[in-house]
Amino acid sequence: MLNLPLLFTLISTILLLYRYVIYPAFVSPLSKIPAAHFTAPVSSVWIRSKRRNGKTGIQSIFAAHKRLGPIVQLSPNELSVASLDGLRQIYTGAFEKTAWYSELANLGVPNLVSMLKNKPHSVRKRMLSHIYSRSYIGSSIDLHDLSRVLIVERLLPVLQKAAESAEPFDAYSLNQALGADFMTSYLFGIGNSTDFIRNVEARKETMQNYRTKTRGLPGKEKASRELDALILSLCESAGTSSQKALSGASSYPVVYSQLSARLSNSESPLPNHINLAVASEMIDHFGAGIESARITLTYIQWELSRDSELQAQLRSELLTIQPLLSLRSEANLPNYGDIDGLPLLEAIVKEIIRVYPPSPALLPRVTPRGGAVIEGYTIPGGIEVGASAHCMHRNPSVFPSPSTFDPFRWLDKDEEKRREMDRWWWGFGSGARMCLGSHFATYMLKVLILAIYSKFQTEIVDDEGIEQEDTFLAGPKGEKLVLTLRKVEAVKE
Ligand code: HEM
Repeated sequence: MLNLPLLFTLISTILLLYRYVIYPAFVSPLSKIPAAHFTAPVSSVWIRSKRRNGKTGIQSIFAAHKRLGPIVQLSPNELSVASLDGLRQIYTGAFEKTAWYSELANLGVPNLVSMLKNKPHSVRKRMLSHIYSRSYIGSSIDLHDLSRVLIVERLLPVLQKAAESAEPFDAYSLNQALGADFMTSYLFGIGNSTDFIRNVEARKETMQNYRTKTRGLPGKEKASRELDALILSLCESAGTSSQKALSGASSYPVVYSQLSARLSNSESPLPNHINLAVASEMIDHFGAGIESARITLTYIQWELSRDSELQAQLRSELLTIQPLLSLRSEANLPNYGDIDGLPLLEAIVKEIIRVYPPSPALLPRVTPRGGAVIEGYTIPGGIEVGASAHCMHRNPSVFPSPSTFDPFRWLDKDEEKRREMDRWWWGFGSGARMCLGSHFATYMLKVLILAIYSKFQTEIVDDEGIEQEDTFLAGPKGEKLVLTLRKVEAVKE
């Protein structure tokens, strides 16, 4: 006699086996793609184990690419790609961001980085791209003036004191302050900016909150509220005093004014008339400013402090720029066009971001409903795919000895070699979701390197834990870089 329950169990088992093992491992179009781990076609256990405790697993993903080529399967629904074809398909096509990005919204309101859908994103991006464009950054009088105040009136006296006392200081902590002060000055105007370069106690408190929030540590909610309150208060000041003058510098809140004007009449205003969407955006840019300097400037100082010859070569290039920086309060900064045109400086910034990309991990997207073809493989719709700066920047056929910091590779006489490296360099991402602040970050890093290295020599006192963390935003594990400063003989005042 037919045993119905047994038959039912048998059929169900066969169907489940087919659905979850046989189909993904042998039949699905994804089964043709090399698997980073033998379990990857049927389970996400392997990649999840690499991503425990906030890690990104990028080293294991890179190892898989080295073994298996430009496209690898990480789990039944996730692929990693490391090729120019991959970049072209994923980041200039119709692929949207994954739901993970929506966690980056602030105050419960989306901002540019957290928006998932391409349409609303492109409307918002158009509102901001002009004031972050290369030409605007290169010619903005506001940015020039606020940089003069930050460098001549705030930074150089602090550095001068450190050089005179010969006391070791934590460059990592000062760099966070520089990122915050530069960013808030551009967002809200110099008169409304933070002053963490000089006010060490306020810096420590805010950076502690920032660390607690971004690492999801206990007390995260309180830390987030305090950071939000800081930015909301700066929004309020910027809104009420958009033309304050400080030390003769323009105090125009460039980004705040632009976005407020473009978003007026839209979205629900706060009781004090600060638009939530504007505030959400400002909180994100504030964090990006801190990260740029916290990670990139720290690695630049570390590499330069390890190589006194490179430091001297860079200094001779910096000293060709006029006027030379001076501590006198009326001193001016050179034109950015001159600074931007320095080849070794450009090569150092590019090479630091190549070797120590601030966001080295996968930048995930979803294949569109109709699917896609990447590296010759057919990929169905709804699959998570991503490329990473870490893997793109470590292709040895494009970047020989890829882990070595060698700025001179960017000065190679062979133009085709340089072009090929440019195609693989992916520090700021690409396509419509490419970094909004790339020119601002480059500007800030270049003027800060000019300020520091044309006047001072840096030496390492303590660089323990300088290796990059395996986190989405990857700074030095030890969260410090202790240096000493020496004033450079040739430019004593
Ligand atoms: C060295 C410094 C920086 C690096 C290496 C960097 C890198 C990146 C990368 C790789 C992305 C793409 C993320 C993705 O596709 O998932 C991105 C996006 C973004 N970055 Fe940056 N960034 C830097 C500095 C800044 C600064 C200073 C700002 C301040 C405005 C900023 C604002 C943004 C925004 C708003 C986005 C989202 C853009 C969009 O979705 O359209 N970044 N950045």
